[in-house]
Amino acid sequence: MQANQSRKTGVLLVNLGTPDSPEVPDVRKYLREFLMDERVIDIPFPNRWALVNLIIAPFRAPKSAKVYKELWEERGSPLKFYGEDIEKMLQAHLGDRYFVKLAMRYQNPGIPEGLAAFQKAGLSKIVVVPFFPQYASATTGSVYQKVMDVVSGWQTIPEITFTNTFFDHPKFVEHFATAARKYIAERPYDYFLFSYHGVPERQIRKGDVSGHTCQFGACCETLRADNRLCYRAQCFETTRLLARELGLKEGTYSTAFQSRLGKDPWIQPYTEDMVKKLAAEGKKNVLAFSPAFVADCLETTIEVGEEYKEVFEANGGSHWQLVESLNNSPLYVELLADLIHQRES
Ligand SMILES: C=CC1=C(C)c2cc3[nH]c(cc4nc(cc5[nH]c(cc1n2)c(C)c5CCC(=O)O)C(CCC(=O)O)=C4C)c(C)c3C=C
Ligand SMILES: [Fe+2]
Ligand SMILES: [Fe+2]
Repeated sequence: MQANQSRKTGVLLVNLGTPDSPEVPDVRKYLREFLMDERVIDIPFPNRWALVNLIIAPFRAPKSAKVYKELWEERGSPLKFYGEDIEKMLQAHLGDRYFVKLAMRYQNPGIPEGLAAFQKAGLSKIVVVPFFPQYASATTGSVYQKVMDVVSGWQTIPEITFTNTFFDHPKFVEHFATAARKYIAERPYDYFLFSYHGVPERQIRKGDVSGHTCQFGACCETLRADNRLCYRAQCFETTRLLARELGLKEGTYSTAFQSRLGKDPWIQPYTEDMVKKLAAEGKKNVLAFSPAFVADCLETTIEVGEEYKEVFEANGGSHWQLVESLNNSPLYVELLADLIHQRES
């Protein structure tokens, strides 16, 4: 049994994480773990500790818990239950030469448990698959670091490979384009807004490793060798690929960034400003995309699907529709299998 098992490749699928329940103590625990990550709030430890424990966790947790209750379904948090579906579907797709496990960067099930299961099975190869289409230090970078931290304590470290981005994978583009066409067939849209999770500008600046000094402007509008690793440039590229696939005309679509936390500048334009501007310009029907997320979550369903819709309507817009994430689509399973096989060839 052990000999057969050890010939398998472990596949660790990792998403961001979500609270165990929408109750205040669990939401607080999640926010503490998430925001104490130095890749997420990259300020000196004492300042981060004070900000998270004295301000964000006490004051934000009750407000966030209310929103999580709205998001919660019978099966729990969509970010997690869609991950569980994908874990089963990918296991069936890849077959018994692979041992697929889902892990969350924060909360449960954790990365240490997933890796421990592979260690117990004596696996000699592991592929780690972060669920983030674009690379950010706060997401993919943090997953890489956590995996390396865990295995650094092992006597025998197996061969570990990491998949990276998939913002330009044809199946990723195909999913959002196919889902969007369904809505476009139902009514005419006069604008298409692509909203991505933001990050502080300083995190992009610190990540400039290939000679690209991001100016946070038009420099990100084309993807080149020098900016291929820039999160903002990767987001613009996702928009460009989707706009091309859908045949959108210049001037009818744009890229924006949501979820700013704190007062420091985050990458712009900010989605909320963009939504108000579109309404002020007289746009009536907007189709919104959230292509920085693979599963419905607080940031998509609530923030883009409900909060920005309210802002749009309050400022004169008439119809706002969010295009759903990959969730548990078979195409996502095929995409993941492609990423894994690429690492093995
Ligand atoms: C592209 C993915 C993400 C990046 C980059 C990211 C960066 C980032 N996020 C925060 C602060 C918060 N994020 C929150 C929720 C949240 N963030 C992501 C993804 C990215 N975050 C997801 C998928 C989710 C939703 C999880 C869910 O359970 O549905 C929250 C919590 C929101 C709330 O409580 O109201 C915070 C806070 C920072 C500071 C940051 C920095 C780079
Ligand atoms: Fe976030
Ligand atoms: Fe840039």
